[in-house]
Amino acid sequence: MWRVRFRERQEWQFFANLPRAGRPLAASWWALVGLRAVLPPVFAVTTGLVIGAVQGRSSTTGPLVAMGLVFVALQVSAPLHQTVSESLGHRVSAWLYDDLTASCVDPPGIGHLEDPTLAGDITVAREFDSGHHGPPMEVNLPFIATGLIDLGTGVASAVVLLGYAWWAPLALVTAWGATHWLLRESAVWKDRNTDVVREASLHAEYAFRLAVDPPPAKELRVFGLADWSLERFAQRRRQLFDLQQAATRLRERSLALSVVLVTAANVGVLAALAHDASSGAVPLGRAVVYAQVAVGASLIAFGGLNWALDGAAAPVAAVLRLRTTAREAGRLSRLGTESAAGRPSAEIRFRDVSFAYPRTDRQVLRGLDLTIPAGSSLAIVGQNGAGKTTLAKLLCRLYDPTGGAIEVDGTDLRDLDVVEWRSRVAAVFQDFTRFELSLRENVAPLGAPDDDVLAALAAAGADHLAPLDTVLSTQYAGGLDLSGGEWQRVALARAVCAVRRGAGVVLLDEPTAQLDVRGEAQIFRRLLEATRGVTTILVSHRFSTVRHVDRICVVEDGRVAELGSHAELMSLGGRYRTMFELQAQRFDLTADEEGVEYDVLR
Ligand SMILES: Nc1ncnc2c1ncn2[C@@H]1O[C@H](COP(=O)(O)OP(=O)(O)OP(=O)(O)O)[C@@H](O)[C@H]1O
Repeated sequence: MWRVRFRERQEWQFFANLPRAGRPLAASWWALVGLRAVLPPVFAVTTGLVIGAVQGRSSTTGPLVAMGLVFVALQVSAPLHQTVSESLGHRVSAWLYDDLTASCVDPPGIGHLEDPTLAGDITVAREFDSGHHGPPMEVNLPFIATGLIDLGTGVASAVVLLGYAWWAPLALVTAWGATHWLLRESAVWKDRNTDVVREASLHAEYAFRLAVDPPPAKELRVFGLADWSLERFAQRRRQLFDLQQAATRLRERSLALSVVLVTAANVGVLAALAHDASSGAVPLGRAVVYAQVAVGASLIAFGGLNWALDGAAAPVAAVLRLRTTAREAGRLSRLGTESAAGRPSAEIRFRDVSFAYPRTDRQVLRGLDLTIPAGSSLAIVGQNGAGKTTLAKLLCRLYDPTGGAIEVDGTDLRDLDVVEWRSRVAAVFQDFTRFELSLRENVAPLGAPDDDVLAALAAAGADHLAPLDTVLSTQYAGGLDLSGGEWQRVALARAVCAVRRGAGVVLLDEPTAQLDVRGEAQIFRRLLEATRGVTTILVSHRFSTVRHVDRICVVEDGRVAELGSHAELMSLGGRYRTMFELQAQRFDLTADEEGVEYDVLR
């Protein structure tokens, strides 16, 4: 039982995981801790030997040489250990980053990344590096080393003191050891894992990112938010410090009791030693050694080790904890094994699908039924928040439905191999990713022949943007940034390229929202051509594009309210027609010199 509890302690987890940063380095670090811990009492003993030799008029050469050697070892080992500690700290940070990154990317779902509690946990776990309320790992490890050396020196001194009397080290070790127990709460921030701390960390981190990341830089300046973000960052950090201080404040009673215990033990031992030395019961050389080690035993006291260890061990424990919690929150109900190759060949069917996001009560979808014939195109329209993007996420299996099922050719999507299924799907989400990579990698992140990349760029009207090797970010040498519409074309090219490489389903969530009207009409026509024969699902508020697809589905109250072709829904005279006409009132249909029709504002 106690073993389990001990292993669960964050300090144990910290030390047990140190070798992961590099076995030889961790072993050297421990060896130097041991060496530096015993050197001071050994030095005290050699001092005693020198005094004894002088007093006894025997040769002082041997004791002096020994003393010199110990002194040199003391001097050399300190800077060496500092370097080893820093380097170990860097490596520990590196594996913590690896672990944290793996915890975030390994789960097949995305629930863990959209969960507010876990988002806070991830920020707290990153404390080992961000150091918002404590030093980072490479600074903390030398502190921990010094603390351990002090503790070891204290114990070794107590062992030497056994030569004087058994009760002396017992009294000192008990008194100094009791300070750990009495003052412990002032070092350990027990309630660090609370909502308040999580929230303050999250806000501090966000305010920091607002200040340093390029995307918010425009609004920050235009809306005069620079001072606001700085103040917010400082205020949240202050709040974290205050929370830490309040939780780890020294309590007067514990402090007073520690002082009484320590004073009584030291006075007792030193007075007895002084008496024995003056009476001649203990020779001078030995008395000097015992006095030194009695003082040395004080290094056992509660101190820097406790503070540094808590600061380093808490984020390590948080990172280790996230392995489980993130895996659980990002879990899918099951990982299917059936092949997804060639699917869908007949249809995709949403059968009575319901869905609520984790930790929320609101049913975004409630008993939605929808069949999409393979190879056809379907547009999903509906008001903001109707659940259109959620449908797309479910189809990509980023979440599983909470009720009902999505079937592909009659097989539950949950039974299909998830990785294989995703390789069948190409998606451009509303908030698509702008990879800080080359244009080529943006179009084909996993690689593709240049012919495919160029053809995809041409289909998306993005073949003129830049040479394929250009990095799409001005933060890199020779890099280039694109306009919103140009980025959208690149994202569309990514989907087209995936289709050329074998994807059978294309999901386009507001794919043309940032394109100018002429570009939208042209690109959408080319896109439909490039994805002909592929099941295409388009989410859009732009009815000028929506009307070109085979069928349109209106989602309302978590269900399909209307389904049919543009002509069918117009003659139905329901929701779709109202929405279409509302938008059409504001536009005129125009054709350009190539005969491409597009809307212009009246
Ligand atoms: N990760 C999430 N956690 C909790 N609720 C969410 C999450 N994502 C979306 N929602 C909620 O689910 C509902 C549907 O969102 P969804 O993004 O699917 O709407 P949408 O129809 O695509 O809207 P829009 O037209 O504005 O893009 C909204 O009420 C939204 O607040």
